[in-house]
Amino acid sequence: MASQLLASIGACTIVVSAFIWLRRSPASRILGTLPGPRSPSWVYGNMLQLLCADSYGDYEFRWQQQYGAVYRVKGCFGEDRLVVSDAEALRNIINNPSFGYPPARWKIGNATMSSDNVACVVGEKHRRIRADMSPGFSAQGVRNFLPIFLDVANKMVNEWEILCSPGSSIRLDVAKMMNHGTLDIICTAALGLPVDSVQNPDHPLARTHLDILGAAFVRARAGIVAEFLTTYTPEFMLRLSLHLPIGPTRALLAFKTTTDQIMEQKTQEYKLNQSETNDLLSTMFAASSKTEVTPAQVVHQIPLLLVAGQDTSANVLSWALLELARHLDFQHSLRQEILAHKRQGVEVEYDDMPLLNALLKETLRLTPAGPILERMATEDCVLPLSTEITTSRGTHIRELPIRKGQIIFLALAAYQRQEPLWGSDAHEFKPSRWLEGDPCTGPALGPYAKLLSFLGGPRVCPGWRFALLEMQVILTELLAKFSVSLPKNNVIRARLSTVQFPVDNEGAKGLHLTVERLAN
Ligand code: HEM
Repeated sequence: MASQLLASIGACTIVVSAFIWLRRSPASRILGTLPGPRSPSWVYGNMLQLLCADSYGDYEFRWQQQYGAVYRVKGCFGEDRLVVSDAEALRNIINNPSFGYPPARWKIGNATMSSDNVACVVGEKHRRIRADMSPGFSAQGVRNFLPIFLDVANKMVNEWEILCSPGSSIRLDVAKMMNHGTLDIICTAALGLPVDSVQNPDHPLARTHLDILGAAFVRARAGIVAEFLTTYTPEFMLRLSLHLPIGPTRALLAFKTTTDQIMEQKTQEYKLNQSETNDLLSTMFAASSKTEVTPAQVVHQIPLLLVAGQDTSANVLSWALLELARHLDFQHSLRQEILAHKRQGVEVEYDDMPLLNALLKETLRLTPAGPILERMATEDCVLPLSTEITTSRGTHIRELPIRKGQIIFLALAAYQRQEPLWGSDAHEFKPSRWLEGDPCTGPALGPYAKLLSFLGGPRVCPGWRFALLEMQVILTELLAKFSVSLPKNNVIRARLSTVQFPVDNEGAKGLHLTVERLAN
């Protein structure tokens, strides 16, 4: 009797499982048949290879060559995720509001910054805050910040001149100076808060800010699982966890306390009509009555502006200096271009400097600050593909059904290294490709140079013009006075935290270059 019962239960289980399996959505059925690497661990899936590789892209760029522009990887605890670098699919995702941030990202953003920051709001609220930012980030708006950019760049030059007499050289962590310079720029130009950390690296705001960059230093094993668990953690618990007595949360809490104080100070200045500065925040206050953004919402952008506007530019600058140190002939030609423009004695027209802009484009192509972003489908949908995929069943598909809740990695750096689009030398640093016409056979998906480094669509980086001008000015001022070269046996690798940054042979953060002050 018991064995008959067991047999019936077994048969029922098989029938029900078969029914569920047959009734799976087309998206789930196809997902399982997509190509992709074997997962080495149930706990981490492929996440350590993808996000914590010794050198960013070690696995990912190989997987793209092996499996194509859309493939499947395993997330934590057996979850299926997609990695996408197909142009049509990317275009669709970045322009389609059905793709938002995964819950973990919202929650972390809300808990550590503010719930009204532009990266964490959607729909009409997002559109209004973006409209409020746009005068300050327009071509003219950004041009108004030029005196600030020049002032900070000249202070950076002065600091290096103090360390190095004409004709001599010194080994320096140039990444540190890029961090201080870009922090001073974002604080002064965006927030109207002169910090001057280039000359005063121990300024409390600089210390707090650079501490959180240290806390986010490397995406570690624990961080990968913590991020996964965050999805299921209530927000109030995340806020409470900020008070845990451990290094990273201490740094986050100190950052939150400092930015709360700045928000309070800016609110008071606004109420008393005291702010006489011409910074981005002031342009946002001025536009807010038209855009229906409240003063509270304006100040809530402060923590995000500090985070999004500093680390990104600082690291792109570091990568550009590294490429110059590796390519001395190009550095020499670029210096000639810079000196020729400076000799003209009028305001430098940065967009008319082909080599400077080729350097920035090539650096942003190979080492974009955010090489891989995450999105989640908030409803079932279908992704068009520019290149056919062959599933493990031999079916060829041109459209990929996506189920609600699917997490997708937007592989921006891999997209910018696709050989069919960028040529067989796509992995090489070759700024000359930008001087010889259109270097990419693909579509322009982002705002700048067919690149996706600033993303595109409604969430395109609003600060892209700001970042470009800031980087043009800093490089022009530094390279007019100094040359950079690689110290012997110095292997630099890219690691990923919130952005990709350089580490040395021992895995320590920083970019040590030999800086030589040119003879007058
Ligand atoms: C080289 C420098 C920079 C790069 C490569 C860069 C790249 C990006 C990318 C890829 C995103 C989209 C992130 C996502 O949706 O997941 C983004 C968003 C953003 N960036 Fe930038 N960025 C840079 C500099 C700046 C600067 C200087 C500012 C401000 C002064 C800024 C402000 C922002 C803001 C506020 C967002 C959120 C936009 C939104 O969600 O609507 N960025 N940036």
